Amino acid sequence: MRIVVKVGTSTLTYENGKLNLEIMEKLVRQIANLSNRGEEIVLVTSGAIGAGMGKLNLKEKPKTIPEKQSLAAIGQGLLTEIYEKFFNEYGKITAQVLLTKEDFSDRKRYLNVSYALSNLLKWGVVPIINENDTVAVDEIKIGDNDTLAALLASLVEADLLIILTDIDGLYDKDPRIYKDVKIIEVVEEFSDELFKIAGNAGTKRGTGGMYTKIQAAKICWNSGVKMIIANGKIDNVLNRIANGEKIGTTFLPMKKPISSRKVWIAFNAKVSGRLFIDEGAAKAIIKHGKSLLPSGVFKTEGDYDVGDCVAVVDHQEKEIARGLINYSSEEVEKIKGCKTHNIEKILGYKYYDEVIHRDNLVILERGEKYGS
Ligand SMILES: Nc1ncnc2c1ncn2[C@@H]1O[C@H](COP(=O)(O)OP(=O)(O)O)[C@@H](O)[C@H]1O
Ligand SMILES: N[C@@H](CCC(=O)OP(=O)(O)O)C(=O)O
Repeated sequence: MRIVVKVGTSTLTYENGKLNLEIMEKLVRQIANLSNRGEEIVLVTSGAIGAGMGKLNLKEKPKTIPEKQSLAAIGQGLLTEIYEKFFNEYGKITAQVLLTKEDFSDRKRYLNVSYALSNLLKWGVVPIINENDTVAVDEIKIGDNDTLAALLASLVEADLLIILTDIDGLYDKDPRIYKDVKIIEVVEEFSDELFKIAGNAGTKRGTGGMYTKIQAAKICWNSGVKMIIANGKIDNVLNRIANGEKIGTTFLPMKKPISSRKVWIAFNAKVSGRLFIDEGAAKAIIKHGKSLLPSGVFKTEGDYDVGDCVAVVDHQEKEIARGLINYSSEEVEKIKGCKTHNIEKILGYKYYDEVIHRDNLVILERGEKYGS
């Protein structure tokens, strides 16, 4: 099995921000053990900013970006050093890989990351991955390691993503607000409704809370990767999950996952603009699997070129699909709402009948609203 394990700051650090060495050592021991028995493990670890805070004895996460960047630079070194020390004790070689959003959105870089990781896994090395927080700001930032871990799980075609956090799994309501909460043991069909029950981070040290874990589940569901959210403090949690024990919340993958190229379009490519489409067009692409024609587009937003990735939104501004577009934003502005046979009359040329061909279109919303 190829398993991506993600460990959050709330699990890795104490409330005072210092690293919880006991937990780190236990997790390393389990990962080394799983690697010894032949599983391929990629570790995605948070905690750089947390460890930086601990080192400087800061009680609160600073608000400014340069301060957070600096803390990540201080903490990442410490984090790597400690992981390496523990993995060395169990005879495992580690490799540090720090990534930004551009390593996923640029197709060449994406493939390069994938080649490097495959090779490290082939050599039996444990890649230890985090976002490169010191350089990743605003547009080039993924922003949370749940999403980063899911993108990686999809990139390395993992069988399983285990997200270790400070709570037993996904509850049907935010447990900090409600008392009568129940744990959800299995999610068989992913639905955007799950976002409604997901609250934000549990501690001042965490980022994104359950919301980003649901985002991760959406990527995994589409990519054919099983995902489990479990409490990192449970004894022997990784070995037990790998042995098939049911712990935490399991998100099963889609039965017919989308191709890796479409996963890249849907979740990795940079979105350069938005196309607003009417209800008829939404139904045609979602229910009938059709390409998107100019007649269904009533508004365009953003500055994009041929081949760029755009978000397709319905009349209620809900994003329902993403795709690689056949015309530039200037051209779409002119041909929106027109019949295919008029494209040439309007532009003086015609590249394609479709604005987005269905082979380059990924449906993200399969709501009942559109009959699917
Ligand atoms: N529906 C929910 N079920 C479980 N936990 C939730 C839910 N909504 C919000 N949370 C919060 O999400 C927190 C976990 O996310 P976070 O603090 O970001 O941890 P990590 O650092 O592990 O990513 C939990 O401690 C919990 O307080
Ligand atoms: N990359 C950041 C962590 C970002 C993050 O998603 O944190 P968490 O919610 O604790 O998994 C760091 O190393 O501090």
